[in-house]
Amino acid sequence: MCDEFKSALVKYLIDAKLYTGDDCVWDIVEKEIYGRCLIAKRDIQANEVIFYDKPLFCGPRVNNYNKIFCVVCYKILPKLTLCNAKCKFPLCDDCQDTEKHRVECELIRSWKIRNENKYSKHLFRALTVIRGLLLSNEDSKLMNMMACHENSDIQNIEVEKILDEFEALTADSEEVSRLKRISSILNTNAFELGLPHDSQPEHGISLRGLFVLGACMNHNCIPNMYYTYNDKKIMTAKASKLIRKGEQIFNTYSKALWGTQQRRVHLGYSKNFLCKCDRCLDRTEMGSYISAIKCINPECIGVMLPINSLVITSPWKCEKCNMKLNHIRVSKLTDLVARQILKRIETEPTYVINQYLKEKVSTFLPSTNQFSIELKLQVILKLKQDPNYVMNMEDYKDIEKYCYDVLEIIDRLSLGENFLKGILYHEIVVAKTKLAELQGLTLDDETRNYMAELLEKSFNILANSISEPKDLRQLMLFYKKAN
Ligand SMILES: C[S@@+](CC[C@H](N)C(=O)[O-])C[C@H]1O[C@@H](n2cnc3c(N)ncnc32)[C@H](O)[C@@H]1O
Repeated sequence: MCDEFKSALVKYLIDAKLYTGDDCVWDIVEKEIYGRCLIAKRDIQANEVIFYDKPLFCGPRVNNYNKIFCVVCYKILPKLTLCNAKCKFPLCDDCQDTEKHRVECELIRSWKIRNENKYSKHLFRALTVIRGLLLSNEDSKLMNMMACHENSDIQNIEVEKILDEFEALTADSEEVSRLKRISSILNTNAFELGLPHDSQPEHGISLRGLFVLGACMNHNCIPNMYYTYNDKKIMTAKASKLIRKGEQIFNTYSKALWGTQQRRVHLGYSKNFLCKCDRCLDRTEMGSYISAIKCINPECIGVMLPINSLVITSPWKCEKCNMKLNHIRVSKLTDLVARQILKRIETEPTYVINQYLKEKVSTFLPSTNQFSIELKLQVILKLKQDPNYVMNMEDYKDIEKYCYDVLEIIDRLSLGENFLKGILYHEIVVAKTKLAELQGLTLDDETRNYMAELLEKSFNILANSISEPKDLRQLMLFYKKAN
């Protein structure tokens, strides 16, 4: 099974011109617990490319905060325009009548659409699954060899929800059972593919794509690789640290800066396994204290952690005064904080979020806690995007400090080089440059050298990807010239 899968995958990559066989650094083997695994065929150095991959197909993800975008070019539409041929999908003027859309439009119309002039959120969300029906025989065979958990509760929701939209798509049809299997394959394997929106970066959307080679990587909460995408949706996977010959190449399926309980619940629910990696086993998460909450004893300045991080019902205990807290109270507390913070992120301008972070959050959360980190990232990435707010010196100082705070957590977690670090290195340079400008200072040689180093590190991670900051090369030139 592994050999047949590997041959089909290699052929797919050769056809896509993403594989030549010369110095291929990966292999696929079977291992107990994991199933298929991607392993290193030789030592791979940090930042070295491991592989390139392209999606068999991609399309909208459910979680796009109800943004509506053209289903062909993925541009956000200022106003909703549905397909002229009445398949109910939103299309921009340039993509109406395109060949790319025609095929899926014909398939959808063959199911006899009810309410053909009415936009359907459910149909929009199911488009990615529907695209899986349109693969060539060869690609479809490859997709069907991928891992698939058909027993999870969430697998078929997208498919169930579109059945009412059509007269000729019945629950017991062959097409519906194929759609359900595609939905399960996507849920087990798909990657999130963020697309920054050209003119309005704050409106960037995210897609999901089925990357077959990428999906061979199993999960570890301390991954040893990271990936970026280019504007053709090609994934470049690189090593985040030295990977020794024979070692597994691990991705992370959940957010690296989430705490253990959130990661394990997410993995159990969406990927059908419970992680038991070194980080999950360590209550302090390698000394990062990313899950820690402040001790509820008002007399104490300690932090609380679960007594056994692998047991969801484990009581939590203060590291300093040993006070215990039942897991239900911890869950209620964290849910409340998470909801409040998410609401603020969605509704409030970023400068207000920064005030909240500085004045309030530190009174109830340790600065290492995942929610503090999330808010810091929001400020780092979003404050400059607010058209109605002029940033001042204090803001740039905050951003610089937050970048170092997040970098410290990443280093404590031994994540090595990774995507977020590439972004943070660049943000530090921008903040330091703006601060110097506002203060009318000329930076000394040592600082300039430091800036050049940070930019080079950022470049090694983000160059030629859709996430490469627009001014990265200009800044590199500026700091190089000056040295
Ligand atoms: C994207 S696939 C990874 C490749 C898969 N092993 C295969 O055979 O094709 C994801 C699935 O691999 C398994 N898996 C990945 N990481 C794992 C881990 N750390 N522990 C146990 N199972 C894991 C789970 O079944 C998960 O749903």
